[in-house]
Amino acid sequence: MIRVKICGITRREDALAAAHAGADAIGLVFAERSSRYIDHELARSICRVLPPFVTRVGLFMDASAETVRSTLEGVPLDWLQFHGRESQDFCRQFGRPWMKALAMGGDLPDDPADYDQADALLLDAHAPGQAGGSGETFDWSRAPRVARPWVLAGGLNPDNVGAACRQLSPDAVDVSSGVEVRPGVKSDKLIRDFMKAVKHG
Ligand SMILES: O=C(O)c1ccccc1N[C@@H]1O[C@H](COP(=O)(O)O)[C@@H](O)[C@H]1O
Repeated sequence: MIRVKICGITRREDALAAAHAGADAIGLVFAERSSRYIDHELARSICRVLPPFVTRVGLFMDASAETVRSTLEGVPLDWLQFHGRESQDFCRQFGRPWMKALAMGGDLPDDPADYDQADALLLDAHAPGQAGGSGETFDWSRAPRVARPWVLAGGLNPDNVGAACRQLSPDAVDVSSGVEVRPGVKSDKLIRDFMKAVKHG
């Protein structure tokens, strides 16, 4: 079964909608330049309403180690997602499972071999050096074969995720803008449609 993460949650009701629709994980964005950025207090209050066994993923983009550590002290995160130019040594220092987003857009996609200790790799549409969460897809035929569990991201939505799953068989998919009515505000219906499309291909 392909796992699903709904990223960029900024409201408690959206966290509950994701959990009730059967999502395996939610993503909380701690990258200040994102329109989905939330502070520790809001993140804690979102975590508090989640039912047990929904994984809480914290997303960082070129944050300092001190910022990641203080977030871990303040918010009960299960996984870390690094979306910038972090090195493998940086990502592995926090004592949590972690995944690294690899930029598939642009002429020189990131190399999975640089992150051979990652608990998972996430293939996303952004170009190296640019942010994600933009709703853009990448050319799936360019997806590298990776020797780690991996997550497909980038411009997924209820209309294309079934085809993506059939074509690439990822371990998991990650969506943010494809289930939103505007940045940071999710649609209950789009979340449910997305979950159905993953399940039924
Ligand atoms: O969601 C964000 O705001 C974000 C900000 C900075 C880096 C990554 C971000 N989101 C991640 O980007 C991909 C693709 O998102 P989308 O579905 O295309 O909108 C996904 O992994 C998000 O977790």
